[in-house]
Amino acid sequence: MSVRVKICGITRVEDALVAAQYGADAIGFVFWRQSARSISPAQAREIVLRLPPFVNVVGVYVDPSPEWVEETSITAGLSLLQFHGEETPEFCNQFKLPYIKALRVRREMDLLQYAELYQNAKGLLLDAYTAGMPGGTGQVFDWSLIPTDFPLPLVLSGGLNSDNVVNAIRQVRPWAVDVSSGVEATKGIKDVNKISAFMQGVKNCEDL
Ligand SMILES: O=C(O)c1ccccc1NCC(=O)[C@H](O)[C@H](O)COP(=O)(O)O
Repeated sequence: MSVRVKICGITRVEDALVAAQYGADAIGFVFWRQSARSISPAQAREIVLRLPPFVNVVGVYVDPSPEWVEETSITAGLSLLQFHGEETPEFCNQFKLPYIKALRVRREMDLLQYAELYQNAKGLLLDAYTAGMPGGTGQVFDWSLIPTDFPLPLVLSGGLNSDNVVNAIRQVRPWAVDVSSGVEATKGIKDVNKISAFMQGVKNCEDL
């Protein structure tokens, strides 16, 4: 089965079009103002208007206000929400749009307990833990900490790139992979060759 791909931290229309052209299933916009990849709802809308059909558009948040989630989702025309902060299940469940919950994996965490807690999520995104940085760090975590037979669709992220994505898929067998730093020239600016190599790596896993 093919592994889905989300390319996160899109800030430019040309990068969104390259992501779509190489077969990404989703692009992500970071609606967290402290991020170097932050984008305004109006800029995101301009990009979405230029996208071909059948590419999911995901809004990425860190402890947002409900009003910010509503405003960004409507303006940008999002299909999915992705929460990277300390949002509770009750907070995440209040919106009409489905969500995925991002968790920054640490050895002492019981990931199965989190899966139970966020059972209404469309999936859990597992990312690396770096103190004070809620996401997009380019750091890899120890994939052996992920339980086998994970009960929710698992989105693997954290420091993925064209060199490690095949091993990541072989070892973890995720539903999807999520990449930002690994396909960038600089923060927020994607690199077409890195996107192409990453997508090829994922395609090479189709028969695994
Ligand atoms: O990209 C950011 O700056 C960011 C900031 C705060 C929360 C989430 C953020 N990004 C989310 C992602 O890009 C991915 O879901 C994930 O963290 C993978 O990032 P990377 O390790 O850079 O591939």
